[in-house]
Amino acid sequence: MASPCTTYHPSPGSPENDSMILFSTSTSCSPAKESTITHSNSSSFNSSSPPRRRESSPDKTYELRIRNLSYTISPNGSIFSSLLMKKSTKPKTTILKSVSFVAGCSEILAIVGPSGTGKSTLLRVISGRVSDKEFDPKSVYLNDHAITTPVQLRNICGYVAQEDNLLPLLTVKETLMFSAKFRLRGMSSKEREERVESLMQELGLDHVANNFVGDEENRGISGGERKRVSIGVDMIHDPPILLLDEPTSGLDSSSALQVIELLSSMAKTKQRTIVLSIHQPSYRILQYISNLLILSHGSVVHYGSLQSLEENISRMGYEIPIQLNPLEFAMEIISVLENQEPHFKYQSCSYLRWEGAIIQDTANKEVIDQGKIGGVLNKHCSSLFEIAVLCSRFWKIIYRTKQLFLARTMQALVGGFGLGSVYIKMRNDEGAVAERLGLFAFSLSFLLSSTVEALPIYLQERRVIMKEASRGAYKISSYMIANTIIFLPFLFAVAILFAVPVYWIVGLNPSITAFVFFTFVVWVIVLMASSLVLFLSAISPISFQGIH
Ligand SMILES: Nc1ncnc2c1ncn2[C@@H]1O[C@H](COP(=O)(O)OP(=O)(O)OP(=O)(O)O)[C@@H](O)[C@H]1O
Repeated sequence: MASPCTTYHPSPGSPENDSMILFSTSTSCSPAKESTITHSNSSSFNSSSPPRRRESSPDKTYELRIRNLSYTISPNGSIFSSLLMKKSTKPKTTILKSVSFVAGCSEILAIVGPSGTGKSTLLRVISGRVSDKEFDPKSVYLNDHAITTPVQLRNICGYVAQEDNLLPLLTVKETLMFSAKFRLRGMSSKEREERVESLMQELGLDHVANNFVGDEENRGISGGERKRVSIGVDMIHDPPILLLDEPTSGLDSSSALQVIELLSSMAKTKQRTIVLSIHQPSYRILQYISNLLILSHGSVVHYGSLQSLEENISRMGYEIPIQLNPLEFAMEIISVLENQEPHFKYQSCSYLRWEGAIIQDTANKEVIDQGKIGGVLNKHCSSLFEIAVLCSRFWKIIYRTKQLFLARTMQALVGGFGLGSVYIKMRNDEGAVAERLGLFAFSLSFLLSSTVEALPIYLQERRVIMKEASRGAYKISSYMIANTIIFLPFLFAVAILFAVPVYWIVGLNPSITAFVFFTFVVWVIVLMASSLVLFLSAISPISFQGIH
């Protein structure tokens, strides 16, 4: 077989010179590379041959190629300097330096490296979770089609973040059903139900379908099951590329192995392209990994199979201790080298070949541009649908936190009777003006303070909302409208429960119109306070979530 594996020699002065591979030789291709390239569409590596479509599942298999991807962040200035439009004086930090790799379909590519090396950042960039300004349009290719905007990547890639970000008061099935409602809008409810059932089966979740997801406070499903639900939420629309940030973190070894086995079987049976980051995988987990991308300080030090890593370590004259696997040993070498010489020079070499014109595959371009994944068209769904689904989800959550809402209504009643009895049968002369002002001041502070209790709920939901909104499940405005629709009648009930005892015990103006106006003002105050709490939870830093 003529090897399609070719050596890439960067031209002097080109950014590719920074792409450094520690565990490789300068001229030979690793077996892993060969297999990766053989597996991929060979036309993509040969500019002289005409573009060919894949024979199997042409619209559903994607090869993700990253070419010389660098990512630099500018440090945020203070709020005041942004308000004054002052530029930050702190230097920019380059987190990723000329990272290149290929992730083929039916394979798992694992990104490994010491903590803080840029694994999560790399996944965030290739999943399109960066702004247009931060995205390099010449660094990401899908089946030879250059991706020019992050939104194209968001359409095509499923991204499972490190944190689970699930609503604890929904069951496993409800969580997946809501995700299906947001993301499979072209389907009938029966089709969605079938999709959720088959996904639960695939993820091994059918036995816990009706169990609550839970969290640290309310025990629900196990950590491994929760991780599988997170994967299911982001796989509901069957994306051809799945990116996972540390899917095994916090899991015991058997749950971690189960998750990787599951991903491997998904990659193989559905020809999915899977890229994940992982910390210290065991030997058994490594068996399911097709290729490893080892990063150090944001640069690639190895890209290839475990076998090629082992060979390259031996070639460098090291002997792998019997108790360590090649990856563990490689990590030890990296850490020793990093400590000895922080800017140690890697052997400059990359065996990826990127020469030749980028072949424009018009069929793929259409799929990428329009986000047509698995026949799903998100665009045609109205905001009304989003609002309706969000209302029903809100209602479920409120219903399940009924103790809190019951406490709120009791508080309004007790507050109303309490204040009423303090100011009972108030006089109607000039001398009672100060008393009336006192009553209104107390009422106002009571109504404002009682709403703050909802803050922990909003804070808990915020991560979920931000995640869902960032992947385009719904618009933030739909969330706000749904929230208001559900809260309006509830807050109206609170207003009546407070206004009735206060108004009539105190003996304010006995006309019905005046009473209706008073109730209306109370309702507006609690609404305003509730909106303020929502606003506070939206702008508060994430660390503030520790309050509950
Ligand atoms: N928005 C940001 N502002 C400042 N520094 C950042 C930002 N994003 C990432 N970094 C820095 O970039 C480096 C890489 O971060 P990243 O989270 O990608 O590392 P990681 O390899 O995933 O680490 P870990 O394995 O511990 O999760 C870290 O030093 C981190 O502090």
